[in-house]
Amino acid sequence: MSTLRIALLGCGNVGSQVARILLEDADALAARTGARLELTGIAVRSIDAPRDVDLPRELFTTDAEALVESADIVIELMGGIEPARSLILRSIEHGATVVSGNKALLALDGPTLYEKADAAKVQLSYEAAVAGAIPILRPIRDSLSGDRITRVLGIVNGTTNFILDQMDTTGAQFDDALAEAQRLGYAEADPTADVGGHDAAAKGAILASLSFHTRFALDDVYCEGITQVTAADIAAAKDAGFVIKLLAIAELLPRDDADGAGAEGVSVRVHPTLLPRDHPLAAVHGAFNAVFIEAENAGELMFYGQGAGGTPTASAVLGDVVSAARRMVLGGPGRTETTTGHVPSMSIDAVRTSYSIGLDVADQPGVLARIAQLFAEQGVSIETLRQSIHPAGDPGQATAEIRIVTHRATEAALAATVEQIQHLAVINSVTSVLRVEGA
Ligand SMILES: NC(=O)C1=CN([C@@H]2O[C@H](COP(=O)(O)OP(=O)(O)OC[C@H]3O[C@@H](n4cnc5c(N)ncnc54)[C@H](O)[C@@H]3O)[C@@H](O)[C@H]2O)C=CC1
Ligand SMILES: N[C@@H](CC=O)C(=O)O
Ligand code: NA
Repeated sequence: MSTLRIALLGCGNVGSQVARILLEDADALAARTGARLELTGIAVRSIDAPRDVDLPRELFTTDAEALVESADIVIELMGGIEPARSLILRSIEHGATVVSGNKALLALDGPTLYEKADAAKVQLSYEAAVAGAIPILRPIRDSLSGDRITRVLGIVNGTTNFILDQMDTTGAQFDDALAEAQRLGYAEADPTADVGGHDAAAKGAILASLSFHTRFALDDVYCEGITQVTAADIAAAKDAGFVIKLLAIAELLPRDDADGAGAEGVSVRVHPTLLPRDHPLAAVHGAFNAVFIEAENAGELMFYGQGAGGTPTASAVLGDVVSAARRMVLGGPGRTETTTGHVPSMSIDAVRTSYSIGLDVADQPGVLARIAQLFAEQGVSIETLRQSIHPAGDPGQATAEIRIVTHRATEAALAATVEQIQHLAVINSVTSVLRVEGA
């Protein structure tokens, strides 16, 4: 098996998790790519700086330039414009594939980087740059490339969604919520990029460029952040049935100016927006992100997941690394799936889930106690129990409908419980047994 040499630039929130996964999951990654992904070095500012992740000291170097020169794949996670830009260009010149999460750089000078990468016939990918762990750029670029996207509406900044959500749900103060977002590794090194809307604007420019097959830069994006949003605004929105979210919106609009009569243009904007509380994006809490896409043929689509944080973002970085490595190993589109593993298939009997059970019972004293006792005997724990009485004309003939939701149990335990319960004299019938997920 061949080896691909990986250089990592930056060992902060995201970089440290990428390094950890490359080392811990080396065998699985090799099986999926067809090559060993050898982490040859990590460029840092200070070798002895304290880090959250315990990594071998010998991997650290302060000589980023030398590191990229000997790499097959360079992962840039230092952020900022320079020296990230020069190091990416140097990597491309040396024929290395580049993976980056640097939306600020891509929105500012993406075209230069893409053109250099195309000219050198190397890959430059950046799924982590927009909406962290959510696979959004590849779906837009590949899966939706046969459709016509008309509108993209996204919560694409985890820090601001976290702050607004905390203010809305717990009444937290802006500064406290921001400090917590920084502590959790969501915020940029300079959090004004988050709260000022510039990070979302950079992502908006990237989303618009891929969605509308045209290069849009940061300057094309109207940008308002959340620093002017007050607790009173949030409370007033809540009273009126709305929630305030920072949205990045890119949409096709008709042009009625002299040059463009009858044609269309694209508007890209970022600003705090009131959304009705029943809109799908209103249910996106904490640092989660979601991107809502309207396309001519597909209709509405929504992509949801963790938009910030070291480990989730590392997932997107590793996805780009694996797919780039597959293409380097096999050429062309590379390996598109790996089904060479040997994970055994298991029957539903191995599953532990919750159940909702409906019972039609006689309305008599002691019925509930008898049912509860039987569940306990079978080791199935009841989470909730609701009863509604159906009165009858004759005394003693009333029935009750009982709905029980259990804690997680095995199929076997549940089947035994249902079997036993049918034999109780007070049970008229078991009216339904349904499995519960997501509770
Ligand atoms: N943290 C997150 O949730 C996400 C971050 N990103 C992007 O990923 C990149 C990295 O983000 P984080 O890890 O959060 O940032 P971070 O600030 O935690 O880490 C960056 C690291 O790079 C180092 N660095 C900076 N300049 C350097 C240089 N010249 N030489 C060597 N090391 C240098 C810094 O000392 C720091 O340790 C950024 O471009 C960010 O925008 C993208 C998606 C989510
Ligand atoms: N600071 C960013 C990190 C991910 O891009 C955010 O809060 O979303
Ligand atoms: Na992403």
